[in-house]
Amino acid sequence: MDFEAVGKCSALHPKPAGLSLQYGTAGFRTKAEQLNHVMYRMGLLSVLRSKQTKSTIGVMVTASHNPEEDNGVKLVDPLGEMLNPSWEEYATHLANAEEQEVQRVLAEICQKEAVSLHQQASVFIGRDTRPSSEKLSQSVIDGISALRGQYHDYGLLTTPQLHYMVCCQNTQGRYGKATLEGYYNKLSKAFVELTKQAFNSGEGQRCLKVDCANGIGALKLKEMEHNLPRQLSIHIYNDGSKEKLNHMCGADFVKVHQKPPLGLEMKPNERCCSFDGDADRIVYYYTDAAGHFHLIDGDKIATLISIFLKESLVKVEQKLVMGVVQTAYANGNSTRYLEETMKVPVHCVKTGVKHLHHKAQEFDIGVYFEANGHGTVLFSKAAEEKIRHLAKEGKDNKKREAAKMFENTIDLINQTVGDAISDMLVIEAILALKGLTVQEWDAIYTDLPNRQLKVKVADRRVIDTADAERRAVSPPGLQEKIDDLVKKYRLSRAFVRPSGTEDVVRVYAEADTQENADALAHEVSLAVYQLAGGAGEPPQPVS
Ligand SMILES: CC(=O)N[C@H]1[C@@H](OP(=O)(O)O)O[C@H](CO)[C@@H](O)[C@@H]1O
Ligand SMILES: [Mg+2]
Repeated sequence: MDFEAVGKCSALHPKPAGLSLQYGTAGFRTKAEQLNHVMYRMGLLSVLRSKQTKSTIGVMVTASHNPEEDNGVKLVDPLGEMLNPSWEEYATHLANAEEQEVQRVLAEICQKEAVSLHQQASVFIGRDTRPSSEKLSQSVIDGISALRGQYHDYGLLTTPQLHYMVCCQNTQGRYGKATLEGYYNKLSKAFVELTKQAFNSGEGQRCLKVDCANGIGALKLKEMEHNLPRQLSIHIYNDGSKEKLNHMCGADFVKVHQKPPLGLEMKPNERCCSFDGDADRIVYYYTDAAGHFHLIDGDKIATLISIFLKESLVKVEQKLVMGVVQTAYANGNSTRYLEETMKVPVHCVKTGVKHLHHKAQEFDIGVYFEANGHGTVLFSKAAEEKIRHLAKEGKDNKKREAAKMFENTIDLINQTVGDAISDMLVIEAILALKGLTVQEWDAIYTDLPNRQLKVKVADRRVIDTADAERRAVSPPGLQEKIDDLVKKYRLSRAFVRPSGTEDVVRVYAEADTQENADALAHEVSLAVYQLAGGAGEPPQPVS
C-alpha cells in the first residue's frame, strides 16, 4: 500500500518525545494535549481494522469519568464490542512508534492480519463534550482520510450510542437504525410498551432526578425526553451549562465517595441517579428521613434486573440459563444474595467491561454489572428467537402477553455495552411494574460496609494478581500480609490491583462496620506502600 500520504500527514500530528502510552482497560487516556498523535494513529488503525473485518468500526473520543482536562480514545469492533485484544496490542505499538516507524508498523499489521488493502473501509466517529474533543476527533478524521477510508462523524454522542450505531450498521439494520432517531425510537417504543400496564393503572407521576455529570448524557437525555411517557417525570441536573465535567458529580464520584453529587438537592426518599461523563455508567441513590445517604450501585442494579428477568422466565415458562457476572469489587452480600437466595450462578472476572461482556456471552441470559454501575444484559441468539417467536405465535394468551413484555425488555436493553440511558429506563420500568419504591429496592439485601482507596507507588506493575484479581502473587509477602490483616475483622475481605486507567494501585476492603472497613483499607494501603514501592507520603487513615 502507498503509505506516503500517511507519512506526510504524520508530521502534522507529532508524537511528544519520549511519550509512551498503553491501550488499557478503556483505550488510551491521558492529558488531552498529549493525544493528538494517538488520535491520528487510531484513525489509521481503524481503517485497517475495518478493511480486515470488512465491517464498520467505531472510534469514540472520550475520557469518561476522568477530569475535563483529560481525554481518550477507544475503538469499537463490528458488533459493538470492545476492540479485540490482539488489536489492542497493535494500537499500543502504533501509538508509541516514532514518526519514521509509523509506516513500517502499519505494513507489519497489514501483513500479520492479512489486511486486504483493496477492501473499502468505513469508520463511525463519536465524541463527548470535553472542550478538547472536537479537535481530537478531527485528528482521527485526518488519520482515516490519509488511508482514504470513508467515515461518518456523528459528532456528540454518548459512548453506548456509538456502540449501538456500529452494531446497527454491521447487522444491516437488524439491531436497529444507525441514527440517533433510530436509537431514541427503539428505546422509547420498548419503554412505552413495557410500562403501559403500570402507567395506565392511574398511578401519578414518577419523578426521577438525574445528575448528568455536566456531560453528554444531559444533551442526549434532553433530546430523548419528549419521546417518553409523561408519567415518567425526569429532572436533569448538572447539564453542563454552569459547572465542569465530572467535577464533584457523576456516577464515579458518587460511588467512590459514597455521597451525593454537588448541584442536586435531595429531599428525603426521592429517587435520584447519576450518569458518568460519557453516559455508560449509572448509579442510583436516596437519603432517608434521618438524612442518611443510601447508594444503590451496579450490584443492586444487577440484582433488580435479575429478579425481574427470572420472574419473566417463569411467566413465559421457558428454561433459559441465566448467569450473573461480577468483578472482585462486587459487594460480598450481593454475591451471597444472588447465589444463596436467588440461586443464580455468579461468576467473578477481571475488572474491565470486556471481561464481563465476554463471560456473559456464555449464557442464554447473561447479566453483567461492575459495582460502579457499568453493565447490561446479553441474550443469546437462540434465547431471543424463542421469546420473539412466543410473542408472535404463542397460543396461550397469558404466555404470549408475558413474552411480549419480555421482548420489550430485550429491545429496551442496549446489548452492545453498558448504557446509562437504557439502564435507567430498564430500572424505571421494573420499579413501576413491580410497584417498588427506591427504599424497597435498596432493602433487597444490605451492603457490607466497604472502602476503596488509591495508593501511589513508583511502578504499579510490580503488583501481579491471580484468581480474577482477588489475590496478589507479587510482590512477595504482600498477599500473606493482606491475609493476616483480613483475619482481624469480621465478614472481611480485601484485595489490591494495579489500576488500568490511572497510575495508582487500588485497594478495596469490606467488613462488618464502616469503621472496620476503613481501618482494614488503610492497613492494606500501608502494606502496599511498604511492600510495593510506595511513592510520596505514606497513606493516611480515612477521615
Ligand atoms: C474500581 C473501578 O471502578 N475500576 C474501573 C476503572 O478501571 P481501573 O482499571 O480500576 O482503573 O475504569 C474502568 C474503565 O471505565 C472500569 O471498567 C473499571 O471498573
Ligand atoms: Mg464511562
